[in-house]
Amino acid sequence: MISVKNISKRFGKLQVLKDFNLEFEFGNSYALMGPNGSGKTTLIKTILGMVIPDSGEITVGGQSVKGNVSYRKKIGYMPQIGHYPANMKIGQLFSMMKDIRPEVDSFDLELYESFGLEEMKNKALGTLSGGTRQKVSAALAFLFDPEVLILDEPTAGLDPIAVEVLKTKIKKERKNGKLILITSHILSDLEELTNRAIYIFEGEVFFSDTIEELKELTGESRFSPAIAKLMQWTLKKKTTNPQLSHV
Ligand SMILES: Nc1ncnc2c1ncn2[C@@H]1O[C@H](COP(=O)(O)OP(=O)(O)OP(=O)(O)O)[C@@H](O)[C@H]1O
Repeated sequence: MISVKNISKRFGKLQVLKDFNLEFEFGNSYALMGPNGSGKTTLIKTILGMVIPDSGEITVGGQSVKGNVSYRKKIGYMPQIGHYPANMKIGQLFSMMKDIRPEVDSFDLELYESFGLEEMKNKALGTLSGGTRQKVSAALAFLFDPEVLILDEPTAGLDPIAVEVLKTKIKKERKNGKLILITSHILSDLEELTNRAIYIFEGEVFFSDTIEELKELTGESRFSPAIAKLMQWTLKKKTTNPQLSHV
């Protein structure tokens, strides 16, 4: 389980995260939503230890992440934009990653193979198309069969076949009991892949509960209109709505 307790983060004058409290449990898949610049990636990066919060505490499996890097082995991360050494070849990157974790003896190469990366192993990373780079990022996130998967805009830039391959893999891993956190602006993907919704707005957690609860609260039977209603509420600044007391 990942626990985010009273996390705040400011960049200069901009308060990006205000006193965030969230719990992420295994076997669940979380849709992390909010407008551009609302702090989704910043939240992810604080969980990964790539951004240090100003206050609060994050624990992974009960252990504080502060001053502890070993917990990151439990997490597979697919960044919004992967940056790789331009002259390195795809095959070399995967060999290097495997060498970094000599204690791991079985790797999950399902995406590597389904995406045809083996056939492209001699291509330099600097020459890849945006979609192929995304495939590399996805295959790396799943490589060590991590307990937790954090996927930042995972389907962006992928062709329709690759999108289906990745979605099938995400669903399979959730069934295997993994904890999955996905940010995306593609609501149909989130509806298909997740069972819990987190909506953040202007640095605050506006909603965090099951998708069923979201539908009930908004009076909408479908996911997209339910999210649209949440967005309308945020725009009217209805953050004090008593119905949202569980936020
Ligand atoms: N290292 C940084 N230094 C200064 N400001 C930053 C930094 N990282 C993020 N920000 C700012 O924090 C805010 C939140 O950014 P973040 O990337 O977390 O948003 P997001 O919700 O992921 O957006 P998007 O939907 O566009 O991906 C933005 O205003 C961004 O410019």
